[in-house]
Order: sequence, then structure tokens, then C-alpha cells
Amino acid sequence: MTGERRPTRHIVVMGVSGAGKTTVARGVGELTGLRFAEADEFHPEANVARMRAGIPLDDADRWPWLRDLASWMAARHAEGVSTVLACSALKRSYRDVLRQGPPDVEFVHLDGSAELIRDRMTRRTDHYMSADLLDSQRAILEHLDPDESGIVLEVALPPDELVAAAVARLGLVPAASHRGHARVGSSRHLVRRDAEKQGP
Ligand SMILES: Nc1ncnc2c1ncn2[C@@H]1O[C@H](COP(=O)(O)OP(=O)(O)O)[C@@H](O)[C@H]1O
Ligand SMILES: O=C(O)[C@H](O)[C@@H](O)[C@H](O)[C@H](O)COP(=O)(O)O
Repeated sequence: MTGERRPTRHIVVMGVSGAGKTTVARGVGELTGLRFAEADEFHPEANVARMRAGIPLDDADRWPWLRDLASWMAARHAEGVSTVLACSALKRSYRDVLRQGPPDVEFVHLDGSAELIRDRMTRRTDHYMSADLLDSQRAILEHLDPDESGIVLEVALPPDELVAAAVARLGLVPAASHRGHARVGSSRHLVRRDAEKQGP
């Protein structure tokens, strides 16, 4: 036993509520075989109750949740499993907590017009998050800093283009069953550098 772990990749699709994180992260998981998780499902009931009541979460509400998410990614890393997580990750300090999990975390920020996102949230009827909380989320949003590994994609693109662009720009490999079918986005979708390595 050398103790060497298989290299893994850990992608976090970030952005405000309604930006399309779940849609894109799930799509990346389906295309690549990366293990998908939805950060909303890690919220304790108290956090969900706050959001349901239209009350924005604060930092104290978010720290334990973020630590749980970091632990989940670290546990998957220990198993040699790569992951893709849908998680708001709105502030740099929140992303710093996520980075305390596995050795590397790469972000895909879905960014774009507040009007478009609000419209999507208003149409979404099966979710506890009201469109009223969008303003509070935009108010605290901190964009990726130059030293953070990640890319920014424009939310107005159709879901399949966003998934293909994320996979291409991060250098992820489509699962065998999808090879030859992935549509690769053009370079205009890339705002920040690609990640350099590849894992299972
Ligand atoms: N690129 C897209 N184009 C059009 N509609 C989208 C796109 N991405 C997501 N949607 C729709 O917008 C709503 C919010 O998407 P969702 O993935 O739940 O966002 P989030 O996880 O960021 O809250 C859903 O109804 C979803 O079907
Ligand atoms: O940090 C937060 O305030 C929450 O995590 C929030 O960002 C998240 O957006 C909600 O859980 C709604 O879920 P969706 O983002 O999937 O709409």
C-alpha cells in the first residue's frame, strides 16, 4: 500500500438562488459521472424555515452548513470519488470554508441579469425560496477573485450549452456513454482560467 489516493475533481456550481445551479450541476454530473449533490439538502430544518419565511440566512446560519458540505467533499475525495455540488457559495469566506474540504475546489459561477433570474424564480413553483430573497443574495454576492480557481458562465444560455461549456472549460471528460454527444461551448463563455488536471 503506497497510501496514494486517486486524484479527484471537486466542482461547485455557485450563484444566487434561481441562477440555474441545480440544473447545471446535475447536468454536469450526468454528462461526466461526477457525483452530484444539492447543497440545499444539507440545510438544517431551521435554515429552511427561515428561508421559507422570507428571512435571509446570515453567516451564523451558514457556517455549519458550509462545514458539512466541505466534509462531504472531503469524504468523497477520501473514497477517490469526484463531485459536482450545486451551492450558492455567495461570499469568498464561504468558498474558503468549502476549500477546507478536499485538496482543490473549482467553481463555476452562473452570473447574469437579475431580471432574468427573478423571472425564473417566479415561475418555479415547487421551491421554498421566494424571489424576494434574490435582492439579499445579490447584495452579499462576491464574485470569484483572480486567485480562486473557476470560471464564470452567462445564465442566459440554454442549460445544455452551460453544461457543455462547464465540462469543456474545466477539462472534464464526458462519461463513455456520452462521448461524441457533448456539445462544446465556445471560448466566449470562458472568463477565468481552466483547471489543469483531471480525475475520475
Ligand atoms: N439556463 C437555463 N435556461 C432556462 N431556464 C433555466 C436555466 N437554468 C435553470 N432554469 C430554470 O430556472 C429555474 C431555477 O433553476 P435552478 O436550477 O433550480 O436554480 P438554482 O439551483 O440556482 O436555484 C428552474 O425552474 C429551472 O428549470
Ligand atoms: O446561502 C443561502 O442563503 C442559501 O443556500 C441559498 O443561497 C440557497 O439559494 C437556498 O437554499 C435556495 O436554494 P436555491 O439556490 O437552489 O434556489
